[in-house]
Amino acid sequence: MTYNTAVESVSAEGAVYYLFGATGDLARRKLFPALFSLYKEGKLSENFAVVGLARRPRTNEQFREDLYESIVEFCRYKADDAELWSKFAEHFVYMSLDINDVEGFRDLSRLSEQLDVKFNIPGNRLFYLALAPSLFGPVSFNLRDGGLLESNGWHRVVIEKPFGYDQPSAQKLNEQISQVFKEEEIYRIDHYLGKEMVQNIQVIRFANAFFEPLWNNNHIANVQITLSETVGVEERGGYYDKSGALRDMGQNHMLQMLTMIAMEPPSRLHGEDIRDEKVKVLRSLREYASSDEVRANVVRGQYSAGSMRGKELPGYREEDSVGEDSTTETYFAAKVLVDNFRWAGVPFYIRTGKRLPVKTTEVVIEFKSMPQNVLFAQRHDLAPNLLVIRVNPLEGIYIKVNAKTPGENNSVQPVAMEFCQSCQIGINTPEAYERLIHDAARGDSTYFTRWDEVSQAWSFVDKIAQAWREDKSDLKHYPAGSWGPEAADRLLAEEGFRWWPVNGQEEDNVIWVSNSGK
Ligand SMILES: NC(=O)C1=CN([C@@H]2O[C@H](COP(=O)(O)OP(=O)(O)OC[C@H]3O[C@@H](n4cnc5c(N)ncnc54)[C@H](OP(=O)(O)O)[C@@H]3O)[C@@H](O)[C@H]2O)C=CC1
Ligand SMILES: O=C1O[C@H](COP(=O)(O)O)[C@@H](O)[C@H](O)[C@H]1O
Repeated sequence: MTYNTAVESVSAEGAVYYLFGATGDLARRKLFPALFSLYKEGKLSENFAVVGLARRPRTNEQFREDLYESIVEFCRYKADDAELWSKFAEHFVYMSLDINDVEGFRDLSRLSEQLDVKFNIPGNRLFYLALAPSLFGPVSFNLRDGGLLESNGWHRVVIEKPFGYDQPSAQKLNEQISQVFKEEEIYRIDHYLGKEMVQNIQVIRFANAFFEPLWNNNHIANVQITLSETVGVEERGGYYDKSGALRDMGQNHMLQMLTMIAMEPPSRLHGEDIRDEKVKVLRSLREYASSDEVRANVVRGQYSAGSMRGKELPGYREEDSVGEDSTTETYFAAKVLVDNFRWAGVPFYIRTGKRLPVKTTEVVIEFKSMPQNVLFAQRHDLAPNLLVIRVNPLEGIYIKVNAKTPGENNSVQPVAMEFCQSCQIGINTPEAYERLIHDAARGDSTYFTRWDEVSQAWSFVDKIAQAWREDKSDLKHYPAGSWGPEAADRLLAEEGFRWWPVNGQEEDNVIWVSNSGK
């Protein structure tokens, strides 16, 4: 099988972008703003067209108004240059289409030929499926049967998550899509892979002589990955109640981040080499062998009524479109082991939840403590060294080291030295969706998930889901605004560890040295 590898040109080749789900939430909040940012930065050539597709009727003018409103509300660039705006907007057209109507796809094919001529596009087609997963198969078949894949250029399909509900359903979905598209034409989105600091993990690891030699079980005590959210399920209760935190965040974003931390250096910085290394990590995850093992290593919770910053909040079961006796988890924490030479015995603690006190994504690497025969260790309880990778909302890294307290003999003081990348004036990092759309348009699938990764991640997660189905008695309730069930603290305490504070909520005695002015 041949795969695409990184393409270095900055501006994407001319193409028609088909935005299925153009009237939906994702398009409004993420995809339209991403396209505008790419245009502003000259990363879309002038030879492009975007066709918005959904069932509800819209004129081109109405569609462009929706586009404008979305950009005003969500884009990191302002749409205040009228001339640039009108040049951008004229590339957008709307067509009302039901995914199940193959005739509509034939009309779409004819429209595409006109757009090719109008914008001088060489037949390249990028299909973005911002749709419910049940439509991924039907849309693929109708793209083929409606003649959309007969043009001369390349054809790529970008598929939103969730890719399946478990391994068998993901497999079935993949078989359907694979009847139409080759693996190298399929771009499965995991938007965390498009985040600046997730991509930076490789650079931090492989470009720094003082990290990589220590990056193993001789020196690392544990790894902690936190993806905490303050929001509840918002308007997505219908979807979320069937999914839960494990499938919504665990199977994809959390395991992908874990692979970036744990993978071996790739032989080349090519997409396939990187994905080969990531899938090896997923294959090395120790699957829980029994329901008892799941209960001992995985904690699940659901938020109940509580408050945050003085605001009263409803419990999960009171949210719209959620069952009143729902047992869906809105939180989970797990101890995960990677059974390979590098990581044997090092626990990876992962946790995610909704309605937690802060919105943050952080990775903490905790290094092993110094040997006890060192002078300072005899007299003081030395804090371990930490490397913290901040993904969101602040982007950057800090290291926590021990230093002598100035002016005092034999007194040790923790010092945190931070490089806050997002605090630097002039740095306005691209949104994840911007990078990923640009990558797909350039044919670079490095930061998209390959089928073997998706399948392997489902196998790991399915073991947990199965144990949870059999016995729901371990579901813990936590008040909205708290850090989740206490059982998650015990997961670490059993091994003498604790969750480190996230999002700068550091202990009082730490001296900060930071470019953020903290
Ligand atoms: N929203 C988010 O933050 C995120 C979403 N995702 C994923 O992205 C996908 C889209 O999510 P989201 O935008 O929130 O969903 P929405 O429910 O907001 O939008 C769904 C879109 O699909 C269209 N649609 C539904 N049925 C049909 C049909 N039969 N034919 C044509 N179009 C149809 C709807 O338009 P109409 O009703 O007019 O037909 C609408 O534009 C999902 O897979 C979701 O899991 C992933 C990560 C985050
Ligand atoms: O994929 C998803 O991610 C979001 C969180 O994304 P972030 O970029 O804001 O951290 C989450 O809210 C949503 O439930 C999930 O589907």
